[in-house]
Amino acid sequence: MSLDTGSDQPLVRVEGLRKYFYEQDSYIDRLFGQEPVAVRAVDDVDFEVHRGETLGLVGESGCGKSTTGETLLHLQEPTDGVVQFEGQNVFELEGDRRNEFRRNAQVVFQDPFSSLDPRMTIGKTIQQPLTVHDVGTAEERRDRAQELLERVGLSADQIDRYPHEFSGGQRQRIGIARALALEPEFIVLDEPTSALDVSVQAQVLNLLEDLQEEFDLTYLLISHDLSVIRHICDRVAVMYLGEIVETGPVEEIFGAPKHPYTRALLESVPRASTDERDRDRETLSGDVPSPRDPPSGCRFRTRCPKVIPPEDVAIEQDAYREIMTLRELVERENISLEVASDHAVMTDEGIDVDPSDTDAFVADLKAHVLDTQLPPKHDAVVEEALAPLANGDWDESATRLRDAYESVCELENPKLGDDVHPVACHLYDDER
Ligand SMILES: Nc1ncnc2c1ncn2[C@@H]1O[C@H](COP(=O)(O)OP(=O)(O)OP(=O)(O)O)[C@@H](O)[C@H]1O
Repeated sequence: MSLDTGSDQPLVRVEGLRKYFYEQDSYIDRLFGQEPVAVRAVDDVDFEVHRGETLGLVGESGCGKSTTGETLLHLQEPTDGVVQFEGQNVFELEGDRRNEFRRNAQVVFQDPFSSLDPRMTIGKTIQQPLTVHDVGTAEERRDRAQELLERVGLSADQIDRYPHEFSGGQRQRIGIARALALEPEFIVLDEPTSALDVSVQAQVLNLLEDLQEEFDLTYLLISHDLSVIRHICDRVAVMYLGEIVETGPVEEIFGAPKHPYTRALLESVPRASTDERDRDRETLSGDVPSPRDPPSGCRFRTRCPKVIPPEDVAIEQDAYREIMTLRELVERENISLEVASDHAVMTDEGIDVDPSDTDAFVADLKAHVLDTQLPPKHDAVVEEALAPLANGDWDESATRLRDAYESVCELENPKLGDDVHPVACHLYDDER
């Protein structure tokens, strides 16, 4: 590993990258001219990859890592943004320059079983990029494939064998040999060891490290596996729901993580010692929201254990979280008022609660939707906010809850700074 943090131009610079997938769902949607819903897979992402380094892109499944890697290589059309490779905008390259980029930037995919053509000998597979780019004679290409096989730890005389004759780890070595065929400078490694047995993973990672050293390679390593990231990366970018929330040198990300999401990710790794197991944990709860309709403000706020209450509200995080969840239910009109309360009856006109029974209705509702007893002060505010639901007035109820409890975390999307270890989180607003 060689970390280049000098003032040199980065090999890859990503600015404001967006990739939305548009799905025009059903026939009915089309019939009524509904706007297609955008899946905001990558949403305004900035980062740099310096020559000779390995940048890790980490985050839970579905957060947009692969889409970032593929769009950056122009295997997918971007929705917006710029990717510069050696100072040139990748999305505007044409002719020879485009070919040169295609040679210089390669990818190794996760699944060595589906990424190799079962009908092609591994020799042909490794030579394919050379053939496409018309490099060398047939004999030279075959020689090169044999040389690469040896280099990735296989044997030159296996060149005429087929993929099914190899194990998963060996197949991934073949995939790596193919990526190396055109002597690239930059390789996107997309979960290169996720499909492999644990015992084989370290061998493949060590091979990647050796090759990096020998051929001066720069890597973008995509992985959801923190131990892989720690093993091989110089710097890390942490991704959540289409955005990068923190970047920094690997030892700082693991030793002094800042973003509550990064902390929770690290906490979710099983611990060996009891000491470590017993310490305060900020585990990840709840599902990742849909990238079709991401939360306003900070996208992590719906799962964050450190949401910032309004300045004038003194409240424990657990109680605050409970109220935030309640707000969400009210805003989405996601409570069955009739089921929630013995004192409510649904009629064609809507809900029917005897006005003298409103207090009992609110008490029933609270018991139904809250898991814990709120502190008295907040209990009173919440009761007052829920009362309009006795008339089916969702808007008024939502407004009262919002007025009392709206957080900066839902109002503003925190931006990533540009220092050595930037974080996109309102907890660090003062620091910035
Ligand atoms: N072709 C597509 N059409 C529609 N949505 C897509 C497409 N490709 C990816 N997505 C969506 O974009 C989001 C990001 O997907 P992506 O594969 O980039 O995430 P990831 O972090 O690499 O996850 P994984 O590790 O599971 O591959 C997901 O919600 C995914 O469903």
